[in-house]
Amino acid sequence: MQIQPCGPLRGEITVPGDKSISHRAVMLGALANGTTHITGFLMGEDCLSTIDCFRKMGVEINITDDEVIVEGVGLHGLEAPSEALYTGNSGTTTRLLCGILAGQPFTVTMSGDPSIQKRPMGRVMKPLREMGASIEGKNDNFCPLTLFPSELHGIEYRLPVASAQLKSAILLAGLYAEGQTTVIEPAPSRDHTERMFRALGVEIETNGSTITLDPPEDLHAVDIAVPGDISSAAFFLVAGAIIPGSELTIKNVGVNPTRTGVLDVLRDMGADITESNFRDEAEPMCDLTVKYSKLHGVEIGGAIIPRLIDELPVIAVAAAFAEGETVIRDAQELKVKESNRIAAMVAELTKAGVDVEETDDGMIVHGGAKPHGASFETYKDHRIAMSLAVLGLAAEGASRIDEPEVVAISYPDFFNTLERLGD
Ligand SMILES: O=C(O)C1=C[C@@H](OP(=O)(O)O)[C@@H](O)[C@H](O)C1
Ligand SMILES: C=C(OP(=O)(O)O)C(=O)O
Repeated sequence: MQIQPCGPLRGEITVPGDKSISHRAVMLGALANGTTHITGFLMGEDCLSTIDCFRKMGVEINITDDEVIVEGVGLHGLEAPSEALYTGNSGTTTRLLCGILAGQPFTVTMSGDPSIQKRPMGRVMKPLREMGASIEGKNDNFCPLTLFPSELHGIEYRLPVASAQLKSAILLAGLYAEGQTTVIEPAPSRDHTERMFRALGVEIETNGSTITLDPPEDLHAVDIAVPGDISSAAFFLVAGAIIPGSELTIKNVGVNPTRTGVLDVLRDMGADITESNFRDEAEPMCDLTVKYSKLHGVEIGGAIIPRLIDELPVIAVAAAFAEGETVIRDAQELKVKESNRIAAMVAELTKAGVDVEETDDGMIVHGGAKPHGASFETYKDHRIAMSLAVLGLAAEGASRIDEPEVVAISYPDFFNTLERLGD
């Protein structure tokens, strides 16, 4: 696909529903008693993988024009699937399902695409085994994973990485465990699981970095309105911030504080982003307006990293347009996403003439010289593809993106929205 440099981005857009919340809405809806109506659900491939896995375990899930309707089977109502579960490209589906499957009275195998088969699963296998789960994985760390029936008991577990997927897998297994389950986070990661548990009547307490769950008798279905995904909004926030003359409003974006690191960093870089129409339901949301402004380099590291982990590729693009040096550190987790996102962004930014160095845990971007268009590789990674598209819009001369269809993982309409804005 060709990407041409574009003029100012102006107007109002919406972005698709939050991916993390959409996954959890299907999973908890399936385990609840009663019917869950989900509005704003992300019809991206990852969330469709989650739907597919639950359908294979006997859950009726209907998709209409504006809702996903999940007929809950209750905590103990899942059925043994007649074939292996396929989790596609989705780390969230794979790891959260591990937690749920660990507590089921049947044997089940799960695997995904070539990228998912390279992503570490030992991090969830270890605590689940401590809870009594019986799990086998390729080389004891990778998909395919097979889970065998076992009795679970609660544990107290200190997470070695700030990962919401790991935290959620343990808490989901905790639904099936005897006694309390406690996880201790090294830094706050997205808390959508905890919020949704509370909404469904589960007793779960957060005390600083410690989260404790009491196994419930059952979950009560509630309707779920999914806000727009701030990780998808981030592409337009950066595009608006770096393309001269832009003024763009993104409506109904989820601004859960565990997800808003990208707003903090872009503002630190000098971006003009304002929030309006704020409302707080189970998840807070608002409209975000970004105006072009001159950016400068910043240092990004420490506890903010889990609050912006998926936005770092597009933040690296903002850094290329910012005056001075941007240092990204403590971001080793980027190496085990859909691709090695540090290596991918360093290679592709370099193609665009950006002065960037890879480090052990991030990168250093020496920004300010206008990048030029190039022929970019996406590494079959949706976030890399969209980050490079944003780079292409603001660069000098045309760019090409290979395999642009990978955006369908989290944002099927991304290029249509871009095109509409360009009109
Ligand atoms: O829990 C979630 O929904 C997610 C957690 C993050 O992964 P980690 O838990 O591996 O950091 C994030 O990168 C992913 O896109 C979604
Ligand atoms: C890392 C991501 O997702 P997942 O881990 O669910 O594959 C992502 O969407 O950027």
